[in-house]
Amino acid sequence: MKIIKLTTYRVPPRWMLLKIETDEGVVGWGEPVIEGRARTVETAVQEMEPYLIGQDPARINDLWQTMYRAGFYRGGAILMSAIAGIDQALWDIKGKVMGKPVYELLGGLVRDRMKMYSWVGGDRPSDIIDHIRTLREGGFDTFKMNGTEELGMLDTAAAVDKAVERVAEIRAAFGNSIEFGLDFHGRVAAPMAKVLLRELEPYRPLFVEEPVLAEQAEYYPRLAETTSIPLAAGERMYSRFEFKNVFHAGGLSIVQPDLSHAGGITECLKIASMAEAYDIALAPHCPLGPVALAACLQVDFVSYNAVLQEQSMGIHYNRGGELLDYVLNKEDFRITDGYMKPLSKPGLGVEIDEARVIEASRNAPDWRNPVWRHADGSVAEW
Ligand SMILES: O=C(O)[C@H](O)[C@@H](O)[C@@H](O)[C@H](O)CO
Ligand SMILES: [Mg+2]
Repeated sequence: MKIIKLTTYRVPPRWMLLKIETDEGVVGWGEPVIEGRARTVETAVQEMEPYLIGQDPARINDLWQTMYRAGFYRGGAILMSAIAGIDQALWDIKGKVMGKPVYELLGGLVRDRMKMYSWVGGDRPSDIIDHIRTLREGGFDTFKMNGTEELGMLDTAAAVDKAVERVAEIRAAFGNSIEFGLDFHGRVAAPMAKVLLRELEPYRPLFVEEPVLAEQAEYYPRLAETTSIPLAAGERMYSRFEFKNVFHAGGLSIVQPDLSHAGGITECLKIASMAEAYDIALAPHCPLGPVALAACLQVDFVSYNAVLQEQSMGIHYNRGGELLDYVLNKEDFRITDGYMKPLSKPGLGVEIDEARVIEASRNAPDWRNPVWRHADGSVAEW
């Protein structure tokens, strides 16, 4: 079997799907994308084509290493997202050829169902209580929200209190009948992270995500010494070589690689195994589309340390497109009592509605995250 064609489809709300065709008619789908940089990743995928056309899609490891090493320069959000989507599609092809879901090719199920969580609130978390109530009726009991608005490198007690009060309201409304993670989203600089963590301690969030920016990872062990709140990160780290340094330095309790940013299934399986050796839990990041989620779930169901899975149904980013819009086997993505079952159809387990994808790609928006500014006019971390 040989790879004969790669086609990318940028689709609403902000995703990109990749179709890899073979000379024997087997097709694989991937989701190579960086939110807000879809066109850049699209070009990176196109630049990877010479390594792939005419090659045997079964040789995923060799193709992965070639895409990673042959161009001399390596790593980073764009190249690793391009490799990620291609890798996903190659695993999809392999599973379809062998008539098995990817998790069967990786040693079979380690669990029978996977715990899912849902975003609540938006960029500026508000009306969270009602949103949680609604989602609880749908079976969720675990949530994630932005932990704060934009925050200055040194900010006021009032700003800290505003963030903490929201969390206090949630605990007052729901007690410990729910769990929630707080995503600092990189908005909190090192001087404020310790302050905010201390004030949040009494409310026992399930985790705090990206407590500081990924480029400040050396603070993870220092912050972990000051709090019992589990610290989580990973969506802005792109290879096992980056994760290696963070695991070795310590401080992370939960690692959140993104299956569409960190090299795909092949790379994230290695990251998951490395994390397990350090007793670090796995909670793949996935605010993206159905192929990205399917790839996450294939890794979750073979990774002992997988504890939570993000999914984007109802997320505040999904304007103009929802997770299941491009999926034919929607029923397989049902979340019951906050859990998903394994996707057991061959390959990644997602059947793409290609006609819908092609139609939606005709006028895909170029999504961009907003540019926030502090009161003094300087750019703020969004
Ligand atoms: O945890 C999450 O889902 C992420 O922080 C998410 O909010 C961002 O990755 C966003 O998709 C960037 O455009
Ligand atoms: Mg996040």
